[in-house]
This record gives sequence, structure tokens and C-alpha cells, in this order.
Amino acid sequence: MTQLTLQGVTRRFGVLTAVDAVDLSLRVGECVGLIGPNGAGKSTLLALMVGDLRPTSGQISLNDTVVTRLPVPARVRAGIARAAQIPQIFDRLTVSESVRLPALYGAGLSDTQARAEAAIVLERCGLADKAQAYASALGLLDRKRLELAKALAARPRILLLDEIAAGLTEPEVEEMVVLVKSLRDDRAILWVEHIPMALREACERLIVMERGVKTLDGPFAQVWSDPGLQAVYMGVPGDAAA
Ligand SMILES: Nc1ncnc2c1ncn2[C@@H]1O[C@H](COP(=O)(O)OP(=O)(O)OP(=O)(O)O)[C@@H](O)[C@H]1O
Repeated sequence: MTQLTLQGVTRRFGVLTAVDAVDLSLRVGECVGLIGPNGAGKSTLLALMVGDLRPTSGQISLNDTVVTRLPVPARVRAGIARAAQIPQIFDRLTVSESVRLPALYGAGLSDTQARAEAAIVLERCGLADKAQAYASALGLLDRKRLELAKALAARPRILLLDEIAAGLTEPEVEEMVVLVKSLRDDRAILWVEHIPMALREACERLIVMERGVKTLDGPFAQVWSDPGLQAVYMGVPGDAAA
């Protein structure tokens, strides 16, 4: 079974330790939520997993292969892809072209296969009717969908989602939840989001980070009912939630 493993992963920016000795594993078939206050190190952790950043120390492995020093393209080809917090969109490409590129260079498909893959992924992400539109013409929901579609087109076994529901309306968030739930069978998903209710619907496991440290990791209901977490997220005094 495919598994991403982080061992003692640390990233410093000068004197600031953004990610502090994190141990973590993700297995295909599970959807894991990751929450924590602003600046907790969540995006940095995802950047380390996808290869945007190198750890100061620690090791990242995909199954038995150490990928710690691999650059982003090699990591995408190895099966790790991320939908970024701010959609990385090329305004001059059409929606279809934007998704075909990761199918070609991430999944390694032929041109014909990549066209077919793009059509399937766009259908799945609710963008089929906008395939020929320019990415620049898309609204926020469709930009978020396109960012997810690009990640999916690389056929990742490890899919990292960085705030793909941020800024969306409640019904739009619900659409994203349904979409994410439909993706979990044959990949591992790690979803960073500030909307706990979205994570509760989609994820069976929850990780909490604070100041770079992984403080909680376990079954969603168990972690969610932690008194400290309830105090932060639900305004319940620590002693009342206990
Ligand atoms: N390139 C960088 N250079 C210096 N400091 C950085 C850099 N990237 C992140 N940081 C710092 O590292 C810490 C963690 O940032 P990060 O963006 O990972 O947090 P986060 O949990 O994703 O926050 P948010 O929920 O606000 O997106 C913050 O203090 C941030 O200012």
C-alpha cells in the first residue's frame, strides 16, 4: 500500500521554526484533515511534502524511496501533488490546456491520453462546460476547481489540498466536500482547511498543528472532542469542554 512518511521533519526560516520535528504518515484510502491557527506551519508542511521547500532536517519517504531532496516535478511524477492555497493559474491557457499539462508531464501520458484524461478530470470537477474558456475568465469557485483538477490530472497517490474551500460560500464548500469525498478511494488525501465542519464531513482522521508542532493526530471524533481544541475552535472554556 502506498504510504508517505515524514520522520522528524523540521523547517526553519532564520530563527523561526515553522515546522518542528514532525512525524507523520499518510496511507492510500484515507482522508486526513489538518487544522491549526494562522502561522501554525500547515502550508509549510505541505510545501515540504510536495518539494517546494527542503527541510532543514528530517526525512520524507514515499514507500521505500526517500524523496526529501527531489524537486517538485520529480515528486509529482513519483505521485505527490498539491492543490495550492492560491490557485496557480495560467491566464492565457484554456481550462482544458491547463489540465492537459500535468497529465502530460506529471502523469507521463501521451498527448492523446492526456486529452482524454483532461476531459475525465474536468467532468469530475464540474468544469466540463468551461473546458474551452480561458482560465482568466473563471470565478473563485471555478479557479479552486481548476487548481484541484490540475493536481488530479497528475494522477497522484498522495493528494495535498491547501485551503481549496477558503473564500467559498456555504453551498460551494458543500460541493467541495462532496468532490473530495469522491476522490478518497484510490489515493491518500491531506486537507488543510480553516472550516472544521468541511473536514468533519470528509475526513476520518484529524491532525492539529500549533507553532510548528504536531500536537494531536487521531480519529476525527476523538481529536475534535479534545478540550484544548474545543476551547480554540468552538469558544468552549477548556474546563467546560472536559
Ligand atoms: N518563505 C518564508 N520565509 C520566512 N518565513 C516564512 C516563510 N513561509 C512561512 N513562513 C513563516 O512560517 C510560519 C508558518 O507559516 P505557514 O504559512 O506554514 O502557516 P499556516 O499554518 O499555513 O498559516 P495560515 O493558516 O495562515 O495559512 C509563519 O510564521 C510564517 O510567517
